[in-house]
Amino acid sequence: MAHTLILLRHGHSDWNAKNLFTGWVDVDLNDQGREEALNGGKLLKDNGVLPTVVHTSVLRRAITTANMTLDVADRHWIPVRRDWRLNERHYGALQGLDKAATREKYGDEQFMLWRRSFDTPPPEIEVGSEFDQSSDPRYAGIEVPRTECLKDVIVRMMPYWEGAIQDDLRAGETVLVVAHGNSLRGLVKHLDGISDEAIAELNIPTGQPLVYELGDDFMPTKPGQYLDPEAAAAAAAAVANQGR
Ligand SMILES: O=C(O)[C@@H](CO)OP(=O)(O)O
Repeated sequence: MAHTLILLRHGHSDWNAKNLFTGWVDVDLNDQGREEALNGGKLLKDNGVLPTVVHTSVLRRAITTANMTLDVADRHWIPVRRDWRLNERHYGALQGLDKAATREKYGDEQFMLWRRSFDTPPPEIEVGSEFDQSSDPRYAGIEVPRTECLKDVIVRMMPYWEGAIQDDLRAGETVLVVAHGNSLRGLVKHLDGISDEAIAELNIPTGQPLVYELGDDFMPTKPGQYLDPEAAAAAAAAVANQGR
């Protein structure tokens, strides 16, 4: 049985526009992000790729993107599941800092290690500091990370992929996952078998649906396809250039 999985990174947020490290800070979409969400819905509708269930993180930018995208695609009525395991990577003490200023202060190499390496986490956030989430009620019962590298994201995301998402795929649902740059990098790394080194080069564009056909082993039977490949490439290049 073939399974259809659609991955979508939320649209631009206020902090993308301000060029700040965001992570688990619950920032809203900006006007550009809302446009991207609507455009994502139009792409789904025009291509007849219609989700029957949606999974999102518990962050507003993903939730709002999912709502707006599904509304345009006339799929506002499908079941919704949310889980913190789809959250953006926790950016540790970098949360709230300006990307360009951070690059200037620590140099190119350290900046890119923190941003894109597989296993170098940023410095830990101080508990109780302005952008720490440890007392946020939505995370009651879990240990909120103080920082995460991509490897850590994959470790906490995989149980959700192998559990709730694969359960829906197995049941024949067309699954839309609306999440974040780095949680989706983790999932695409797994699906595409990208090495720990090569993953540094992968940037996920905002608001561009990426469609996979999966086999019974929940691995792709052919490469994932962006519904608008040209726009996706341009948007991915814009992400890569943040902080310059
Ligand atoms: O700040 C963040 O949380 C992420 C996504 O916006 O940024 P980056 O692309 O630098 O990992």
